[in-house]
Amino acid sequence: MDQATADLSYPPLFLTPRSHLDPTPQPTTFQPGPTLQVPLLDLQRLDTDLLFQSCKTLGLIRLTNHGVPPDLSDRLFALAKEILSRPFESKVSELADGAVKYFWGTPATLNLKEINWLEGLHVSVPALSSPASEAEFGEFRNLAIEYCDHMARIARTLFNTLAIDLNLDEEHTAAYLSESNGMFRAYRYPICPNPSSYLGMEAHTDSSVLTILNEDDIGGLQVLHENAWFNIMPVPGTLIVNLGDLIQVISDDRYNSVKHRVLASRGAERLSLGYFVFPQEDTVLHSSIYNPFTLKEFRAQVQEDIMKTGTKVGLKQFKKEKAVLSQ
Ligand SMILES: O=C(O)CCC(=O)C(=O)O
Ligand SMILES: [Fe+2]
Repeated sequence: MDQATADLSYPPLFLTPRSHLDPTPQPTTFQPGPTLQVPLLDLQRLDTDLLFQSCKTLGLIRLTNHGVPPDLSDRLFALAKEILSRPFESKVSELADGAVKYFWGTPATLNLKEINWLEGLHVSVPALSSPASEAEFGEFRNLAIEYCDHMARIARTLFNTLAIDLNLDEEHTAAYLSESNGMFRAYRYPICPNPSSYLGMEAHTDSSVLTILNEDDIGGLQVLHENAWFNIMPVPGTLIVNLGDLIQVISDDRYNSVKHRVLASRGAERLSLGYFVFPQEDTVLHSSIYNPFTLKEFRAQVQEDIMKTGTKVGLKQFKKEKAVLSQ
């Protein structure tokens, strides 16, 4: 019996032979591509030219000297792994409607058409901070709050610097990034018996302003750059920051909300932690390329598109007509 078959913590579908899964499988066969060196930035001494340039060309940076205690990351990874290693049925029943929600097969609340070979814990930071969640999640809650405080600090530091390049005034610099509206996820990418037929997470752009990723040493993250997929190799102790759709809007498309995906794990499970930061739900985003919209409207559109098409359509839906016609 192989490891995947033996693991009672896996969603049952992830243990089923491929022939039982999907009557009309998509013939997605991809090979791991070449590797991309992500520009490395020291958060304590930000090279602003490199930062601005990377946001335009790649939409991705790697951070070192970010001030997150290694021990905090380690403990959070270990606890997320422990929780996700519990029996599938208990994850489903015990993490259904509290501040920490279990999901599998699709990243959290999105009902995608294709099975994504992943599972995880989804946490909205405001819910986590409510006193009601205290007793429920104990240690995980405390670690996640501490970790998200660091993520919020990093996001704010970066955004305040980017605001210079984006010519944002003080009011918009404050309003376009709301640290209190963060979202945190711990992902486990289970071993996939047929990794050339599935993705750990399908190709997408993030709906955030900024996303901060922390991964273990397994690898599998890829980004689309100049129409080709590149591997992003894990570098211990660093964080990856990718730009989301909303900063692309704020920047009038000068910045790139980078398309990325995660390969299905072959020999070993992969764990990662993702932190996503947004404006408040009702803050109106202005841009010369997109019609004004709020995060609430953007999310509603994403959900509607997924219902209709099975996948996220994203920013295209908000482009001003003129901009679409002139392309
Ligand atoms: O697990 C990863 O490295 C990427 C996760 C991701 O792209 C996301 O959560 O949007
Ligand atoms: Fe993502």
